[in-house]
Amino acid sequence: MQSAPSGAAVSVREAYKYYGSSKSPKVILDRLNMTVPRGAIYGLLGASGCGKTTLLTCIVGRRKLKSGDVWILGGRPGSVGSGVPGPRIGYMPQDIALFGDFSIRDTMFYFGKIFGMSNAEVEERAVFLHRMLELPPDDRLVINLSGGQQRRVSFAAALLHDPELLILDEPTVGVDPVLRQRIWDHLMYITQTGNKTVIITTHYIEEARQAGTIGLMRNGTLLAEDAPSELLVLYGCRTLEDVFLLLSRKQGRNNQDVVADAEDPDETANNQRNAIQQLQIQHHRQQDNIRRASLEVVSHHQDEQGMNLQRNTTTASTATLTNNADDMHIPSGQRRQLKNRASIAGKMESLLKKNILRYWRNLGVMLFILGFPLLQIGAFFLAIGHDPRHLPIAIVNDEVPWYRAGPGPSYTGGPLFVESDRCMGMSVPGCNMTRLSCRFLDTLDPQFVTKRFYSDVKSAQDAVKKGDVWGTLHFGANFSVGLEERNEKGKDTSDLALEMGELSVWLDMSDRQISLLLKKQILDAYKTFFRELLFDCELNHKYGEIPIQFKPPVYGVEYPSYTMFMAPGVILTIVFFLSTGITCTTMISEVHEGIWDRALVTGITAGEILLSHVLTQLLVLFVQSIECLLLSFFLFGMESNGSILLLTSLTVLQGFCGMCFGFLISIVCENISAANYLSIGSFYPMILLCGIVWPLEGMPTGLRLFSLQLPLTRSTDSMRNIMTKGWGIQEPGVYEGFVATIIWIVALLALCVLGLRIKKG
Ligand SMILES: Nc1ncnc2c1ncn2[C@@H]1O[C@H](COP(=O)(O)OP(=O)(O)OP(=O)(O)O)[C@@H](O)[C@H]1O
Repeated sequence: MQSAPSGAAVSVREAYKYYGSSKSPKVILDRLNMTVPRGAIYGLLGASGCGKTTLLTCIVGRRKLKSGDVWILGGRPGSVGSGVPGPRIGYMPQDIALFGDFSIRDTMFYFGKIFGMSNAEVEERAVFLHRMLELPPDDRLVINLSGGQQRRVSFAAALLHDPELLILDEPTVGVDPVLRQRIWDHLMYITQTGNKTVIITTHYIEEARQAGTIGLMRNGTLLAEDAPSELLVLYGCRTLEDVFLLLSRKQGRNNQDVVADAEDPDETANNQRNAIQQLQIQHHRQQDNIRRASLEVVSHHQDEQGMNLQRNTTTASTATLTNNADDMHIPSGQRRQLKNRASIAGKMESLLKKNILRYWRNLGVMLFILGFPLLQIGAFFLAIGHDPRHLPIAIVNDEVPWYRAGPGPSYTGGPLFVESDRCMGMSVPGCNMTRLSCRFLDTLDPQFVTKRFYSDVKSAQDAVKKGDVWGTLHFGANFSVGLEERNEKGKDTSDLALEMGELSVWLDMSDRQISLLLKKQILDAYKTFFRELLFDCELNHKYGEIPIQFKPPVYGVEYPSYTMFMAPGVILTIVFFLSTGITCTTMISEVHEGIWDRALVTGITAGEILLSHVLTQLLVLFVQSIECLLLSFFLFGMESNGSILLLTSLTVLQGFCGMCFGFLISIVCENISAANYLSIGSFYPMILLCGIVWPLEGMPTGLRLFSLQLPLTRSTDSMRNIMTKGWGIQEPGVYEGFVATIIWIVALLALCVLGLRIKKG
């Protein structure tokens, strides 16, 4: 292994990098060598897609070479003590890589705090950069700036901590020529003392003339690397563009001796003379620029210090000005301190502030985070589990004289029912065995069923078939007679009497819930009716009931509601999947916007970024869990016989598990659409398989065993046990939910680490 070359700020040796598989690699860097001298501006030029960004990201340690070496500031990127990534470099990626919801001021403080700068230092540098780069007002949000303005803010963020090495990926795109020149002036100014180095990529080849060294990149290698003046003279070209074209053609022809291959020796000599003249002119212009830049910087500095020196009265020599101007930048001794001051606390402060502001400043996100759980819980409790009301059923009662109401005797068509109850006022109280059908009908709950009276079974059945009513109840003409005989004679009742005393029911069973509820309602009504009749006849009411007695329930209530069966699973699912969605969306957008990469180059570790997200998400989770539980208990009357603390802990733990699932999704999926497919795709199986809508006991054995391993199954059961049975954590039915969730959290985090390693590899 080679050692770090001395004198170079950056050295790249035999860099080889491809994308895609090793079988069909797309080679981007092909044994590339590059040397960036300390104190130089190095202009990296090349056509779009030639691999400049890839090379820069390998230099800052964000991508790994397949083979070859990179040294940066004397160490390898990422090696202990190299300071890279960290405050020694300032990286401006090609993407804007800033938080849209931050103001310009927030952006400066975000980066400043990461680098351990004090508030005063950030303020001072921000004022200077604001002026130099003509930034919009400090309180403007980044998202509302134009592309060029955003690029300038991004540039300012890279300059803020006055790093030793600036790596700038196309900082002048979308910037007007005057400002572009000012940027170059500033770069020339900061590098003139030899303390700072700049690597800059640009599409404007001619602006790169101002660089001390340029590298012309094509097809994964550097065609040439030298001072622009040397290149122009060496290849006898008027412009760098011509040099580039010439070298590209030669590379195409795979010619060994490019210089010797010049077309016409006279023309070459002529061009060389022109090039030298142009370079002399340019040299003078650069000196002027540096002087002007120095003057501006000093003037600004003096303004800041309240020295009231007028720019036009400044007569100090350029050397003096240059020295003074350098005061604007943090001196090297102080810079060493700055490096040391970049603390974990400062980084965490920046990251947490960023995460919270990201939510706080975004009304849509806030509404989603706080409003969506309420909406979901509200929708669930209002829509699910309540008994249907006013179900129409057809009554054909041959025991009561029928006459047609409404249409009159001449009526010939239409539905044969009347709105009024023909039994009204006809049921006889006490121990009286006449018109028992009416007495029975009176016990049907009017909230549950709406009675519609028909003259005959056929028309009632037609109404059922048309979907007008849910079923037909038919009382024969001798219903009461049959029932009386059955009561009196018991086992000696004749078959005819048994048949006469029967109520015939035809139900539309197409809707399971409604038909089962109707059946239950009719049976309950009969029980009530018969119990009251026996009571009135001074007989033991038990005589009329089936000989099974349900004692008070051991757990739960006599008629448990379906809402309460589903509620635990629904609450856990809401918290779990909200957490998954928020986490993976946030992570993927940060990666896509380049924010993650940029943060890593500042020296923040992936662990710190994850920790900041975990802490923020925990806060969100806690709020959402409390919201869901409060609403369920206080507004929708959910009851719990067990510890509320246990319920809250389990809910938060499930949300945490959902967050880990979100992390995994964001690692596995390249974009938000894929992440959405995966999270929605896992939502429905989870709902269906975790015993939330239907007991696991109804599943085939194999599927049940599988379901038991899913993250929401045991925790849903555990929550039910806490709520209905009042069990504590010592009960297996409760602690298993906690243990299973914790196992899932550990497994998901392990998969995240594995996924990250695979991706990095
Ligand atoms: N993650 C990736 N996977 C596959 N191919 C990639 C990836 N990143 C970049 N590339 C490809 O590698 C090539 C070099 O890309 P790179 O961004 O380094 O070029 P560039 O010189 O910076 O281009 P530009 O000047 O347009 O920014 C391009 O063809 C690009 O499509």
